[in-house]
Amino acid sequence: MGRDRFAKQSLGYLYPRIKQSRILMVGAGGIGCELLKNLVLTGFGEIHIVDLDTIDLSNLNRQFLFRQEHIKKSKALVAKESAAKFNPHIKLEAHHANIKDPQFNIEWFQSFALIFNALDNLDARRHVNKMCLAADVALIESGTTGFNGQVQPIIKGKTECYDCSTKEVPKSFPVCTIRSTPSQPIHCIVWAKSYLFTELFGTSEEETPEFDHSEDSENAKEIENLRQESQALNSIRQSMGSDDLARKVFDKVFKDDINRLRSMEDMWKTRKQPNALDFDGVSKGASGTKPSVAQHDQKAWTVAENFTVFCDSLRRLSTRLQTSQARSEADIAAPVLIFDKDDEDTLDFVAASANLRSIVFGIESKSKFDIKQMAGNIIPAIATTNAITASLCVMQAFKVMRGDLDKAKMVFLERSAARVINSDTLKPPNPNCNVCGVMSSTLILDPDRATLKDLVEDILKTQLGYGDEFSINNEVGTLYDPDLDDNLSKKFSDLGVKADSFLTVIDDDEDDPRVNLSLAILEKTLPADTKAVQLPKKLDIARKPKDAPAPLTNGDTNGHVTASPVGTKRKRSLEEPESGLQQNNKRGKIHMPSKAIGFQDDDLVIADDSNDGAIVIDD
Ligand SMILES: Nc1ncnc2c1ncn2[C@@H]1O[C@H](COP(=O)(O)OP(=O)(O)OP(=O)(O)O)[C@@H](O)[C@H]1O
Ligand SMILES: [Zn+2]
Repeated sequence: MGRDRFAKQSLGYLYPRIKQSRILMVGAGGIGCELLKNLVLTGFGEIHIVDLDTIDLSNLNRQFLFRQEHIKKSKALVAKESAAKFNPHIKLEAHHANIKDPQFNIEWFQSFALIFNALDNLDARRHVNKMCLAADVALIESGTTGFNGQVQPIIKGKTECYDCSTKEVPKSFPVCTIRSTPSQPIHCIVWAKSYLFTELFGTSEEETPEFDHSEDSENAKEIENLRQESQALNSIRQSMGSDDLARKVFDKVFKDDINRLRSMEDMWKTRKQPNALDFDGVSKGASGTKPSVAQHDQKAWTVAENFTVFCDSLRRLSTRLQTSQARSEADIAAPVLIFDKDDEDTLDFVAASANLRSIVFGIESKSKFDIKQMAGNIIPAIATTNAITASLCVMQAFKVMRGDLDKAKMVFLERSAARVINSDTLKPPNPNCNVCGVMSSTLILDPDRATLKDLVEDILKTQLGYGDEFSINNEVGTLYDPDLDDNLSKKFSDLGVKADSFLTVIDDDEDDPRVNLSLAILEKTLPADTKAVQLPKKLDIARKPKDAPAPLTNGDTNGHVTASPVGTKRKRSLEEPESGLQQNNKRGKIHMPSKAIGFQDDDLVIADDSNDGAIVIDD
């Protein structure tokens, strides 16, 4: 019996197409391992896998393509090798790289019939979303958090894109709460992880997403004090490896800084004043305590135990930093340590420091186990959720490949609901989306000759009829607007505009502005007697809808998904207005052009093996 007998039976005419398809899977982690297994067993002809990471011990409980002996090896390569054994007829290609690398350009994205996202962060998801829109390739987006999962088919011009709706913003705290007035254990944990640890062992300029700077201007004086405090702490780094490092750090953060805070009387009118700790006093009390107490991770440690773990982990970390500094060559950047919940040294330090700070501020201490969960933002990843989500990805992919967009769904997996799997009709694009509510085109430019002026004058004003009020932007910032014309004579390369990057033209016409124009840069040497900047085809740019809701701003998130409540439509966040189009889209049939994915439309999937009867895939 052929290995593809059942796939043929259940997929019918789709099967030969699947067999010929070249597809891409981005991310080979929790969802990715399950998904790759499904894709290989389904019989997709050529599968490319991209993942930038290496395998960690903590991945093994659910990322079943990986084993103990694979730790530290590339996820993409090992996933390929393990999955290849399931079906030797499939061509698998692994890329141990970041999907944002320039080698993965629009042309490369265009070479796939379908793309699957199995990622864990917003930034990479947004990038793939944008590239798929530019390449006009369908994307199956997915994500899981604990028991919740979500699958979203995205087809340019037909459905919402990943950025059409706002994403949940992760918890962040005002700087002053973390640095001056903590009141909960999490404030002390964030302080230990994102401030103290980073100042001592990391790159102190690093911007941490856990800090909310929106209230900085109200507390300008205290922010300046805190800046000086950080600088002083940073200079203690010079004592790395010395015997009195623990005393120096301890005195600085648990005595001097606390005494400074205590002296700000206004701060404590409505709050409990903190109490500084004395190194010698605490040290005396801790004389009989052994560093092995760090292994007791289920109970909250005493002051003496926290002190002992603090000193011991500081010594371990400073030795590590010094060893890597000694090994690194002079001409490369100084090595740093990064907090990792699975790295005992970093976790011990953060746990003990956070608890000592809690003691100073009269806040409840936490066990190392609890701190690990809180510091690592851990929502346990559940293998079953990943497996079900990955299977839903493939089911949705079949519908997209068949052109059945009215049957394709946004699917939610949730534990609390009456039904474990709920679905929602795919919504049309949000006309105000900054990513897909735009006109897209390639912009061909000759890198040796093309200047910004060529784009502004020849293309935008002359060919496309733009008025004077518009701006040209890229990821870095604004290149041109009516008040910024210094760049006009510059070549694109001098402006840092690279091949395969994007420019966005925003029409600021007061009466009837055009939708944003997104231009993907294609560099090409053009004949000297032709224009140095060209559009590949004539563009007819639509005007912004007048009654459309206000533009959405997408907050920064970790990309985790929010599932819908029982039997209801997808949750909208408070700040997200309901799009007029969403209301119109009551199961309206959206016809999928076969062009978008390179397949023809058909309706039923019927097995062609008449001996064994037909199997119709349930919609
Ligand atoms: N820009 C990117 N390019 C390529 N791969 C990426 C990129 N960003 C994230 N990934 C990969 O996506 C995968 C997501 O998988 P998953 O959510 O299971 O995360 P994990 O790191 O394996 O697990 P955990 O975070 O729970 O320890 C990871 O393997 C990660 O390396
Ligand atoms: Zn969109």
